[in-house]
Amino acid sequence: MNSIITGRNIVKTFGKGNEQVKALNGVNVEIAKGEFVAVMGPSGSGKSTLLFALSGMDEITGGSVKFGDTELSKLRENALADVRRTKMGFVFQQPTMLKNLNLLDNIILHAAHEGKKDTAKLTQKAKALMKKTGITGLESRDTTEVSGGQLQRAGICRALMNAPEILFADEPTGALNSKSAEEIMGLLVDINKEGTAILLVTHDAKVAARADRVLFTKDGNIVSELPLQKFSGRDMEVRVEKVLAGMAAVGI
Ligand SMILES: Nc1ncnc2c1ncn2[C@@H]1O[C@H](COP(=O)(O)OP(=O)(O)OP(=O)(O)O)[C@@H](O)[C@H]1O
Repeated sequence: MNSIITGRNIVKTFGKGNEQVKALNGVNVEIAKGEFVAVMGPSGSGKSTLLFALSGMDEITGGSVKFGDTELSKLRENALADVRRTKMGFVFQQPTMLKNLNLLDNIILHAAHEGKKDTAKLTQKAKALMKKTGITGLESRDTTEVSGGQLQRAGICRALMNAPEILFADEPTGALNSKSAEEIMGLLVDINKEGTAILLVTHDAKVAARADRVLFTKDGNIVSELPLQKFSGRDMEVRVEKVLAGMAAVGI
């Protein structure tokens, strides 16, 4: 596999002594370049912790996470931040936006902070992304003057400003109604088709069914996986059924 992320024997513990929680308990995982992988599992099974570990957002307690050939734990803080900023994009359930800036400025904010001071170019890029995600015309709106779905589209634009190699998405549709969720998923599928790998945590079978592969977590480990590519020509319903069966098998 031509991997973008390789995790070996990842352990992550929180707390000390009697209070200690082993959130990840020896996880092995590989994500191929351009692959779309969904992660599902019961609440508290380690999904978000895994996403944070694989993206270098959180230090791991043991094991190894490689981005391509680069061992993330060996990088100094600045170098790690550089990898995260230039090669990874992040989308969360609720995009955190600055209230005193309009939507466009929120989208370009991080990129503008990275020394890329060519605001005209950044604005052009942001506008192209806004067009792609269907929020053209909302540039000067306040972040409180748009819908949840529009705000999430802006969050996706922001995550794509540096053309990342992989997008990490933690419950990106969790706060949206089913129509908006489907639209956002359509968008993520398009982004993936253009070559960006995606690692997406979700509780929603319909969302996970759009991935190439679903990983199921339980008690801090990946206990099964469901390849969905072979059903790519089939009805979405068939894929959703497969995901639901996988969920039932791990007790979700
Ligand atoms: N910062 C922390 N401090 C202590 N324990 C934590 C911390 N973050 C997570 N945990 C614990 O680690 C375990 C895994 O948490 P995690 O958030 O990864 O689960 P999850 O599968 O994403 O859950 P959910 O579906 O509810 O979001 C849980 O037992 C959780 O309580």
